[in-house]
Amino acid sequence: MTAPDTTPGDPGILLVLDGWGHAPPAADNAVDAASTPVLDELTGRYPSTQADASGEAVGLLPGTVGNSEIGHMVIGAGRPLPYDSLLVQQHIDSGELRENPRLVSLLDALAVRGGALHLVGLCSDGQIHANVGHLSELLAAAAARRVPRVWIHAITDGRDVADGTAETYLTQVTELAAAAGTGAIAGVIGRGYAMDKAGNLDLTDRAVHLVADAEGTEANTAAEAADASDRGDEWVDPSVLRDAPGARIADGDGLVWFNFRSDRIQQLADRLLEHLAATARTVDTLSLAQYDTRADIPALVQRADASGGLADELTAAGVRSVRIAEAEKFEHVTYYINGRDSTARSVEEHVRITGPGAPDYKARPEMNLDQVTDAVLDAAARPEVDLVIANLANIDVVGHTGDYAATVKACEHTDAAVARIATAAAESGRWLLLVGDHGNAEKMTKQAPDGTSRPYGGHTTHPVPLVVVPANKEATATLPQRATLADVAPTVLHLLGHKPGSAMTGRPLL
Ligand SMILES: O=C(O)[C@@H](CO)OP(=O)(O)O
Ligand SMILES: [Mn+2]
Ligand SMILES: [Mn+2]
Repeated sequence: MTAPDTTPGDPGILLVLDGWGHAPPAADNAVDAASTPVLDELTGRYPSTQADASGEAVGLLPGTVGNSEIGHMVIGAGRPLPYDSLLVQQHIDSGELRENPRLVSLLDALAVRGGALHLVGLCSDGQIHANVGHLSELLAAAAARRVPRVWIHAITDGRDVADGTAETYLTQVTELAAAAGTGAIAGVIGRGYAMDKAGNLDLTDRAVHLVADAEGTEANTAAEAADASDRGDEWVDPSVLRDAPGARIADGDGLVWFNFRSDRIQQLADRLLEHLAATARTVDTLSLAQYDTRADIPALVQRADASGGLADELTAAGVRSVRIAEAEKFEHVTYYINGRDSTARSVEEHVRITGPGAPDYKARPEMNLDQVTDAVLDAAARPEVDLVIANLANIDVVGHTGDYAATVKACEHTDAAVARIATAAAESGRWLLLVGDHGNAEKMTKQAPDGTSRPYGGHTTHPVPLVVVPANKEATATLPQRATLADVAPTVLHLLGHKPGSAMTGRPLL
């Protein structure tokens, strides 16, 4: 590493390109296939490296794909944070989960009063929102405590794993239940309904009525229900199984949510609990990890402390930041990057860009990027703003459609936005740090459990590009060959003229 020749103490722009991963050229690499002259030039001409954004480097289990929540949390924290999926697994491995006093007391109470246990969650091993292995542990605990009936309300995935795999995972759930000696699938529904996070309550209510009231299309088997979807695994219609009579939630039953990530399950959790209360059903409820619900749902595994990150350092130093993203990624640049802390901070402004409703991302790979870019330019033009933090969502959000051609276009729109932002940075004397939060679009196929290669819109374990365009355009510093997302906050603080926070273990890269 040569001596840095940037002058610390300049205002800047931190731009997170969501889902921007790095992989060698390949037939399924949409990032490489896209024409991105500006990103290519910035990466080639200015200090750049690759940052680890998956597995242990960010606080996930080894080999686990990155995700937006842990990605933005580590970008903000400046240190890896043991993520909820890792903490849950540790509690399982140590036997603590099965002996958790909250779980034991719920299961024992159900055994005494003859109530049923309802387990609700995403059934795949995508490890972004849930892991079906965690369900297995809950089933074993219920069997050990002799809960008389256990119903599994299965949410199908097709987003964190290849589409078309729901049947395989539902079969696995049935096998896990058989191995545990308890549990049967009561109903099946796609995550598009059950895990809406955009406030589309008509979608959520389909899931509420399936889980609470056993209302849905009748199917003979879970596999038949999944197979009937003509919109893929994400949109399996609410289906009740014929051999699951009495699977509705009754007064005195128990309910355990087994997603470990909150953002896409909390809307359903709140809505379902409100519906149960409105229909005079008292149901003891627990969640595997902590949720950001309106209702206070006791969690089996507590979150790691994420304080002492960028937001705390910026607040202490009186550094003014503007946070900008479109709705899909708004909490990422506010709540997640601030360490899942929703404290209002007077030195922060939040700009949430919304566009036309019911977006079809394949047809509109540009999303609302123009408005996001306009907002970044507005903020960059204000001298009192020290730091602009923005998320460009397209590469990830369009990547999730699994549509290669649309994802190539999303990368190209992103390149055009970066061009405008880089020009504005230069004009306003700002440095510009570009980084991905996890991989996605650089790998658009995946091997399914049956061995076939399928279109894949999910995340990857690849590193992400990290580029620093210094405020001084002639700077020639080189970055270490490899970095991690934990280095982003110390580097941002350094560029702003501040020391890394004492809780940060990442290092300034120049
Ligand atoms: O859309 C989501 O919920 C996940 C994928 O399941 O993506 P991200 O981590 O980028 O939010
Ligand atoms: Mn992301
Ligand atoms: Mn994503």
